[in-house]
Amino acid sequence: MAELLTGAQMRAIERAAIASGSVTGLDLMERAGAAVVEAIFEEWPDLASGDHTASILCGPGNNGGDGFVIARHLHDRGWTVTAHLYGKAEKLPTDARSNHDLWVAQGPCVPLTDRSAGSVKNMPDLVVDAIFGTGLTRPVEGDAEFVLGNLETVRTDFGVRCVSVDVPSGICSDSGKWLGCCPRVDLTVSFHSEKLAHRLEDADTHSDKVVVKDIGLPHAEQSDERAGYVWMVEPPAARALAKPTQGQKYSQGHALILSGGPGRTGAARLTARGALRVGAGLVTLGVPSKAQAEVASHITAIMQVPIANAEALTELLWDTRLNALCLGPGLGIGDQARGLVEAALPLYRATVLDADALSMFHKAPADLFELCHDRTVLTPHGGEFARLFPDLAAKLAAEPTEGPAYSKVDATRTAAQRAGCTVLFKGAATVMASADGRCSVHSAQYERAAPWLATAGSGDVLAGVITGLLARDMGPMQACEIATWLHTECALAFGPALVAEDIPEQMPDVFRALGV
Ligand SMILES: NC(=O)C1=CN([C@@H]2O[C@H](COP(=O)(O)OP(=O)(O)OC[C@H]3O[C@@H](n4cnc5c(N)ncnc54)[C@H](OP(=O)(O)O)[C@@H]3O)[C@@H](O)[C@H]2O)[C@@H](O)CC1
Ligand SMILES: [K+]
Repeated sequence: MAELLTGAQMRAIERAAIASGSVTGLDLMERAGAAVVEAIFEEWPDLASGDHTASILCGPGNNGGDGFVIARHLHDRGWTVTAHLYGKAEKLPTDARSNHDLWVAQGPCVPLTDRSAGSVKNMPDLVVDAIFGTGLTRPVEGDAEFVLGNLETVRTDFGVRCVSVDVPSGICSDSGKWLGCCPRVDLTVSFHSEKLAHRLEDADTHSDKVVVKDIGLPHAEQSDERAGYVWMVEPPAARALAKPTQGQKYSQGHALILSGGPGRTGAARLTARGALRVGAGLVTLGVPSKAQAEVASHITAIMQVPIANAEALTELLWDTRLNALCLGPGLGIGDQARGLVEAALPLYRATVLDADALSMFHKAPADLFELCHDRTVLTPHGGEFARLFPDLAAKLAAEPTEGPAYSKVDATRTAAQRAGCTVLFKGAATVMASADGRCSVHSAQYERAAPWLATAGSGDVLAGVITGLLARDMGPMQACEIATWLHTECALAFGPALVAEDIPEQMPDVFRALGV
């Protein structure tokens, strides 16, 4: 999987490469600037020939230094370029200063003002935002805020192409939060690896597209170098999902999904269908007696057993072939439901807790954390997360005043440590973390945006897909990573007008496309 870096991690990689003597900071800046120009021409081939005009907005740090390299390279291609500097040339860091000086020997550099992106009568073909990158430490103000806030108008009303260097300026590279302004550009060109900001929060509303360019820095190979990294969920390998040719149904596990009472069984049935479609050998619904007729009229391959109360559940789980559990969808939040959760967790099965099984602990989340273990997965959406971890949710919702700002990754990692289990925090960017610090992000953004997944029952299916993969003996993090990818992929494969029932039914096509 590819890593998603923080600004500090990126700086550490850069420092290590420079210290090794293999490259200088100036080399890296030259490569970065050249890479942005290359990406611009790849994105808009019509700009690759002919003479065009560009405004390059350069900030007070090395992001601005990249901007001066870009100015020089475009000028060398015959463009008419103006650099606009936010800050004082004397205060630029050494490499940025060198590139500033190279540029002013070739073309104009004027102070950045509110008109820097262009005047109504004099719009350039291209605006490059190189004001702030990974070094943004506080909210953007003044002329920089004004210009950046106006980029959307410059794009949409005047058709000017807008490109950000590394991250759209004003976006905190570690959290994706905006600090003082909310730029919108066509393209962001980043270096070496994506930064967390390219995936967290509403990343795809700030930039329509992100391109990562290699600048010759080494990627971490040793596991100790990779510790602390956040990983981006990628398509699963077919072999992870294939069933052994000699296997029988019991070799693929037996998932038990607990259902709510009459009139509330739909959620658990969706969960069960998700578990079955993803390949659990057997799936059984545990159903209160009064709801059995209702459930029986809806199921075929899925089985059901009566579960009247916690004692009945404990007794049933003497059968150790029932190796993965899911509690929560439609379960209710009363004492009876809570008794089931309290009975299930000490039996140390792989257990997904979703929906009601999370909300029922809102008054005393610590009671839940006491019971959780390393085979437990909590799958909160934003509201459920706030019920279980109100302090973390408040910190996450607070408007940031400095960078790096508190991120969804920070919140999920702390939540996983506190609960002592895997936490999957849902959203367009779903963040999952285990108590030992492993963390990954699944991004349903940009070309994988799946707005139709915001539909009743969609989360129930996701819980079922995770449970099915746990039944198939995957560890909690792998099950979460693969399930989130499959869930989104099913929605994309189905397309518009998706309802929750469609998600599991799309699984065969998605498996086939993966080569399973
Ligand atoms: N790492 C790598 O491998 C490579 C990095 N490269 C490039 O370097 C970029 C990172 O450079 P960087 O560290 O100099 O940070 P950057 O964002 O340019 O600005 C920092 C300056 O802004 C200032 N400042 C901050 N907030 C402010 C505010 N609100 N309003 C006003 N000022 C504010 C801040 O001031 P300070 O906080 O120190 O007071 C400081 O002076 C990276 O994104 C990439 O483009 C490439 O060249 C290739 C290899
Ligand atoms: K930028």
